[in-house]
Amino acid sequence: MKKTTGPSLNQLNQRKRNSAFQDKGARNGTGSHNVKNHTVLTYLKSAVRRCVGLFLPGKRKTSSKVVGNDERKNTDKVRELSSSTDLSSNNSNKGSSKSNFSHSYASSSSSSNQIGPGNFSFEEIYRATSKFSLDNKIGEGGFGTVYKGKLSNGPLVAVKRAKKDVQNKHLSEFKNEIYTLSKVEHLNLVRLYGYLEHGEEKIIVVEYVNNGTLREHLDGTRGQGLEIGERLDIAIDVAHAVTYLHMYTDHPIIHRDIKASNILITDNLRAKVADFGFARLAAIDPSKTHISTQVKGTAGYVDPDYMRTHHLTEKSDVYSFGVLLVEMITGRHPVEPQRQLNERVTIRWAMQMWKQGEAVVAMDPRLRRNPASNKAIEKIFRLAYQCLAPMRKSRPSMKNCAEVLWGIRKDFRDKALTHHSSNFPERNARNNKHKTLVSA
Ligand SMILES: Nc1ncnc2c1ncn2[C@@H]1O[C@H](COP(=O)(O)OP(=O)(O)OP(=O)(O)O)[C@@H](O)[C@H]1O
Repeated sequence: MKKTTGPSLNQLNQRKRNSAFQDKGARNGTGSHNVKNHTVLTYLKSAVRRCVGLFLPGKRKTSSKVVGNDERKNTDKVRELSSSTDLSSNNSNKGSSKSNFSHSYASSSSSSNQIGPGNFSFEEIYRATSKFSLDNKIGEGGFGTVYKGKLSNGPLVAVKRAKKDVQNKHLSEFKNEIYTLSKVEHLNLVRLYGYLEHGEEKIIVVEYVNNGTLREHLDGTRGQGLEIGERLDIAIDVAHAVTYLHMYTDHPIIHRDIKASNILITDNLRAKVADFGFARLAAIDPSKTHISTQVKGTAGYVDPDYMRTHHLTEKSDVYSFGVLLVEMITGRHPVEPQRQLNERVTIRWAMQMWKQGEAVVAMDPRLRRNPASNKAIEKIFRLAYQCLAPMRKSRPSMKNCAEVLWGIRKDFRDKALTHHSSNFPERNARNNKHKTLVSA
């Protein structure tokens, strides 16, 4: 079990100083802006202006291009890189059929393939997913179908292939978002390797995470069920990841769609947060879970203050995190339409239980009840209550949430140890004897 889940504040500050974004901001005279009042939209608009040279649809006669970590390494040379990642200039895409990728693949040579994160061709992805075979399909979301793939000399990847209706709107904005997001690196964030266009195909390539989503673990369709200590670790990982996004540059990156199905779980039951910054794109999909007005997000998780004001801040993520905490304690989905009326909206029901001093009633029936976990649950509810404050200014920061959760985890471990010792005196005596022998 890993102990260190995120960078220290110093490291964060160092990264902030080093970030290419800030370099560019400095060049543009925007690096020192106080952006507390900026919305992500403002930020994106300025990003579009800054990066406009990178992606000018229609200016280049290309059918395939990559946006990813290559640019990250050479932000001062974005224009050169833009053309160097234009794979059509020296590969097969010349003459390929735009509407039939299997034809284009067949007619392609792969002479220009440069394997590695952020620099891959459509052919490489096509091969990596065994021609987008059903055997490699791992999921379906608002953006499109997700496939597992293995780059020939690179890592396992998840390949997100856009549905047709994600093709047009907001594309230049999206590309700029991708450009920014591909620079973000944190242990608890799913790494974005890059973005690829090939004819009508739009493909996002991200780090593959092996052990399903948090939602699947809570539903019991994956794994052995999560203990309270494991849930606390996951909540802390998420809090670290989102704190990092919020503090990444002077312009915070707001996740916009924190939910249990966007938390991916590793083999050792730690969390990696996926899909940061994508909510706008996914919201193009008219699926029921998305609100297709100006307000983006997933039903049940969206900050009411944001819905009212359309003003997006980091505190909207804090609200969604509050919903997530309740989801993790109760095991329930945010909205459960089949339940009786007073239990349908989980946060409302669970918070009411907690206020009445009956937090244990709202606790996931699969969690073991004992003094240590009951106490931890109560404290998590208290934090969730603060995150769910109707007015954003009353909510804690994400960094503060992480600190509170650390404290809860520490107390839980201490109490669990005492409880364990007093319930198993013989085993405890045996362990102590063993310790004495070892130290002797
Ligand atoms: N990086 C990844 N590694 C492994 N599996 C993934 C990865 N990303 C997505 N998946 C799988 O694909 C499914 C669909 O993911 P996707 O992000 O497209 O949609 P979603 O987050 O479930 O829903 P929505 O798009 O509505 O927010 C996930 O539920 C998960 O099972």
